[in-house]
Amino acid sequence: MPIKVAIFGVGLIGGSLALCLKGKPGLTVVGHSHRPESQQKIMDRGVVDAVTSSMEEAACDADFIFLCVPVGSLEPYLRKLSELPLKQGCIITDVGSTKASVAACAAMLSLPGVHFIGGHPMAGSERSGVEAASSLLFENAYYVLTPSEDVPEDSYRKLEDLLSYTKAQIVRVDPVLHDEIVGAISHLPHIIAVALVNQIRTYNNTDADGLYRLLAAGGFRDITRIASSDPVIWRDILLSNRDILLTLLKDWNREIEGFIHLLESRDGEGIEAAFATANQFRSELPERRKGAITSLYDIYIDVPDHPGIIGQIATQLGDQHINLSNMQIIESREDVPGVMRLSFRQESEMERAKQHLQSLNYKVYV
Ligand SMILES: NC(=O)C1=CN([C@@H]2O[C@H](COP(=O)(O)OP(=O)(O)OC[C@H]3O[C@@H](n4cnc5c(N)ncnc54)[C@H](O)[C@@H]3O)[C@@H](O)[C@H]2O)C=CC1
Ligand SMILES: O=C(O)C(=O)Cc1ccc(O)cc1
Repeated sequence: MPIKVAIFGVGLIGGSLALCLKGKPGLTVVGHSHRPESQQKIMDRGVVDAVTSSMEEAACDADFIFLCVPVGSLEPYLRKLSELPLKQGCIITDVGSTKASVAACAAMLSLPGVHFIGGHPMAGSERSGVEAASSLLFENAYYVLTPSEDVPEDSYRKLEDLLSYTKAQIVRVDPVLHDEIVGAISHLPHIIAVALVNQIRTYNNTDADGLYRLLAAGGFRDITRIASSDPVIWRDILLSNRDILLTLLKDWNREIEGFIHLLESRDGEGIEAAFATANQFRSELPERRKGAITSLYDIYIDVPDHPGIIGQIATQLGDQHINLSNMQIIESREDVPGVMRLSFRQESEMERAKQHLQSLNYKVYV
């Protein structure tokens, strides 16, 4: 009998998990879509072996059930599953960005012979939908699991074994501690990015004839990438982690008040100390690229600044089927050679681009 994996919500994360598992020996991957009109799109993308909009059909004989829906939908899905005759030994897991509320819900439900193990692959992007799914998304990323004490070790190991196909590194964490840490390093930065973009948007609209938007190209755009994340996904994450985020935001206010005070009192030494302390702690962060917020892989090339150069390079990479995430010319004036930055989501694509551009005699810097 093949091992059946059911994936509820075949979007960015569900689709990426499906791509990691589909075609592996002895595995069948079935997708569940709550919108029947999405089924064709999911099949066309080839991420699952079969797709259905019937919960029973997807879940009833599954060995593993992955809930890959927005955080606010996890509890309704868990409740519905608890009313179905699931296979004995079935493991239900989820990929939600918060872990305490779903763990509490699972603990309240009666799931005889079935085990719930919360999960959170700490990799993703600001994009959403099955169109953005990739089999490489979780490679070298951390994948948090939050089993309660009554989950048998054997069930935990089975899930860990299955997840080895993602090539992620599994880390076991308490659900509340998870929400505190991920609140600080992922949810708070998303709020700050959105608030910052909206602040600049207001100035742009009222004051300067669109100049803010023009000059915010480049670095500002990069550091606020996560402000383009899906509104529904993030509404659910923030509401689910509300209490922790309220504490974090109060701490954030205190940090900002500190800067207001430094400026009001013209405290140059204090400003230097703030930058030096941040620099020191930041230099101790691991170099590893895949953390709670995904970094892009960048290369730089020298380019003559002539019209059409961006299109030319994009075409040269496109011809090789190399997916470019972003490109930007830095510090260039007319008729002066510039430096172009090319960003990729995968290290392998960056390497291929580097080799191809070198073969076309571009000078490439990593
Ligand atoms: N986006 C990211 O980078 C990451 C997201 N997550 C978590 O993964 C889960 C899925 O997120 P994504 O794959 O990014 O989202 P997505 O929007 O790409 O996919 C969500 C899927 O759930 C389905 N769905 C089912 N019931 C729904 C409902 N009531 N409302 C809306 N959609 C419904 C959608 O049709 C879609 O296929 C979320 O719980 C999120 O917190 C975890 C790690 C990273
Ligand atoms: O866009 C990014 O870099 C992200 O921050 C992706 C992300 C979103 C939600 C998560 O729970 C984990 C990772």
